Amino acid sequence: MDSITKQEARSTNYLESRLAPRTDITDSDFEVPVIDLSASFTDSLDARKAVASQIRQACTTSGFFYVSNHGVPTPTLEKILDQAKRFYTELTKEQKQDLHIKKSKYGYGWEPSEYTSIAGDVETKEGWNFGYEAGLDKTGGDGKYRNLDGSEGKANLWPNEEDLPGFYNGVKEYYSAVLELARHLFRLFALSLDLPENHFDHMTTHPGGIARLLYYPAPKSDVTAQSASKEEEIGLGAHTDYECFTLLLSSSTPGLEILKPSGKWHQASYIPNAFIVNVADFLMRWTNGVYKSTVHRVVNRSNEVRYSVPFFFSINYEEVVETLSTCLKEGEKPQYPPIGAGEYILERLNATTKDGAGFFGNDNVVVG
Ligand SMILES: O=C(O)CCC(=O)C(=O)O
Ligand SMILES: [Fe+2]
Repeated sequence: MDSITKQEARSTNYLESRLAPRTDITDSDFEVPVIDLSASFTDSLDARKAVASQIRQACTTSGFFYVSNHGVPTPTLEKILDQAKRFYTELTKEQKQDLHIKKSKYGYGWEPSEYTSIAGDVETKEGWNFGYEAGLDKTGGDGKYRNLDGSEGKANLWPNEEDLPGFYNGVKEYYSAVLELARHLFRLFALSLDLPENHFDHMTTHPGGIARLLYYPAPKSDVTAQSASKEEEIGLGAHTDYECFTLLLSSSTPGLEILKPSGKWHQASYIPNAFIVNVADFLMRWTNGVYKSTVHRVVNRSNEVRYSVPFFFSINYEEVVETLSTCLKEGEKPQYPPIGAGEYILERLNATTKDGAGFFGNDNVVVG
């Protein structure tokens, strides 16, 4: 398993292969639909299955869709974007330094701009990353959560309450709501994969769920609407996500770009109060490639600052999964060996650091 993920994460060839034009579909089949989740909250299994089939359609083509009427209250969305803004405008450089990502083994904490690069592009974004804590989970968890490497103990680097009063509670309100939505969506994913609705439930009792508050400054130079070359300012370089799926909230400044089958970029529009959901690599592997984890990046082409809050939903980190049988045609063999959830994600995270050494103690992790 190890060698596969290392190769996958670090080799330029791998990223290039993911950037290569796709031949299975054309740009005209590439849609990022808006899926209304209202019916999925009803008692009708048929209605839930109808929503699930829209999810399947999106996941087997672009791998991206929006969700509306998802149940997370609008004020909760507004408040987390406000907390993101506070983090970047109210904390001093020294206060952020205390939360520096190099103090974490898991890539948690504050990531200064131009600290990481994914595809050789130095990124303008700043981030603050954190992971699951039972206290952020409405269910209270089941007491079995372990860090990405299986260790016990608090891993998040929170700002001091007196430096940013109310921040923890604001983040908690959002995280607990989005985690609940992710569990709900995963039940729909189960249906969409011809599995019983509760198929994944026992794997999400203390799930991995990394989230980030991201800040993208307005560009210094003129970034045209056409394309971003190396000289232009890349907010976040081309990449795929690592977990099962991502729930992305952003401020009204657009910036997300999704790779179309032709190799051109689709500029995702901003839809108020909707989340963008995308399939990530772990689920792609679990489904034997049936669900697509599509390359994306962020370029802020506006004159405004952009904030976003991705939430990367995984399963209980100790789970080791094999290809879902419903994703294999008769006689077809799995493309991927069994895979451990936490192990895989840690490997992918570390692979974004110099020589794969990890964030801990690393002053500069830019991968050349
Ligand atoms: O900020 C965004 O819109 C996307 C963020 C993203 O793709 C990521 O953090 O993986
Ligand atoms: Fe992403």
